[in-house]
Amino acid sequence: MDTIFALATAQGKAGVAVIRLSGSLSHKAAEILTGSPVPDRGMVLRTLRDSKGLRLDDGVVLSFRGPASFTGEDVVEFQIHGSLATTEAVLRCLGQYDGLRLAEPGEFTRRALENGKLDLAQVEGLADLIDAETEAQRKQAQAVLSGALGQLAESWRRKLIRAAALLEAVIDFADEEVPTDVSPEVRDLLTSVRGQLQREISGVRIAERIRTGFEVAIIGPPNAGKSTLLNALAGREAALTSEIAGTTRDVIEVRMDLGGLPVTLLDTAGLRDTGDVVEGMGIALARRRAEAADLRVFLTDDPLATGIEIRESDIHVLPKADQRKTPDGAISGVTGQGIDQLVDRIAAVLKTRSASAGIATRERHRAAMMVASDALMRAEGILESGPDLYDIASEELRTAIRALESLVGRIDVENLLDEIFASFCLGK
Ligand SMILES: Nc1nc2c(ncn2[C@@H]2O[C@H](COP(=O)(O)OP(=O)(O)OP(=O)(O)O)[C@@H](O)[C@H]2O)c(=O)[nH]1
Ligand SMILES: [K+]
Ligand SMILES: [Mg+2]
Repeated sequence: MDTIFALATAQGKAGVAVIRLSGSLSHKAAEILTGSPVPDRGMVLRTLRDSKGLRLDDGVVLSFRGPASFTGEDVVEFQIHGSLATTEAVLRCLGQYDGLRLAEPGEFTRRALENGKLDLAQVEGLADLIDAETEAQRKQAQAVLSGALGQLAESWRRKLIRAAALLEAVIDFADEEVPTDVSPEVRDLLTSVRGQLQREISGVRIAERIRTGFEVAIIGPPNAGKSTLLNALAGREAALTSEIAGTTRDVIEVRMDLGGLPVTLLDTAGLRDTGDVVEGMGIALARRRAEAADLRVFLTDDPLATGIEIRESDIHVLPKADQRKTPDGAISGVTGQGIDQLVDRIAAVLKTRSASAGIATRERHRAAMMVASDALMRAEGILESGPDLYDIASEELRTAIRALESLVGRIDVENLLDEIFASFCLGK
């Protein structure tokens, strides 16, 4: 397999840049580049030179021997000065060595997966961690990266393998007297796994929101001050405002960190009846986006008049607090009145919802868990019909086990059969 290399830090100007190599030629390449052998593992300060002996940079060389490395292969990292010219020069020089090539996107992680350093869910967790912008995203990604989902799937899998082994034993004794009725234990195992699956399945939607962001739509009649509010929340002039009703037409999106949660705020067209075709298009769009949003902030004296169905967790605030005799429950994007409280309310609603997130974070996870859960439900039904149909129930268990294995990218059926036979003795 080729030895690969790439800039591991972001492109651009920085104090330090890291160039990483992975593969059997890593240490050799470091030796050529620095003029003397580098240790198997450890850290040395060296001068890097090109093929003509001209100095490229001074840098720290970190070395790892596989399998104790990120990719599981031999790995070397150069910490050099983080200028475009320096990193380019070193990358160019590495590209001239036979057997070395520039890594494709994600190729280091791919090798880590292939070498069993990370499971598929951990790879997803790593991708999320690199994308994380808020505290909630960081924590969630860390949980997935730590392998929590893989461990949970493994605990389910063990229980199902135990259940399958119990059924297999009965099937094998088919012509003889079966010593014990295994169905209560099998049923307990299936019910317990299915309950936990259901809990994780129901948490995926929220976990996905934490990953990709909650949508919070600001809605109300024209001139309520929606765009002014958006700008106040964003801390910049993201949307045009004016005293002319019908200023906003397109949906304006602003991403922000609200109490550690990622939120996309939506400013929308003022809702009213209009003869203006383009404004009408804006209003239709506003309604659609408000329907789909996770949370709506009604900025209006009369939420019912918007024609949008109010949900329990929606927030209602009155416009233009500064122009009211009794500003209770009102906000003002102009004076800032009530804005902090509004932010707190939005954050509180989203935090409460976030609490139901589990450790499965993606549609892929949900789909695999659904397959497993459905198969278990069918198996439970089949069990009721007695030992004659245990082979069919056992087949459903295999379907569930395979689905759980796909969660972490391990779908080796041979291995599953080995384990079934290994636990065949039923503790006798
Ligand atoms: N006094 C006062 N004026 C406000 C407040 N918020 C907005 N305005 C003014 O009200 C007018 C309308 O504000 P916008 O933010 O454009 O209102 P909008 O709800 O986005 O209006 P459309 O986009 O047309 O639906 C502007 O002249 C703002 O300066 C407020 O809290 N107090
Ligand atoms: K306006
Ligand atoms: Mg507006």
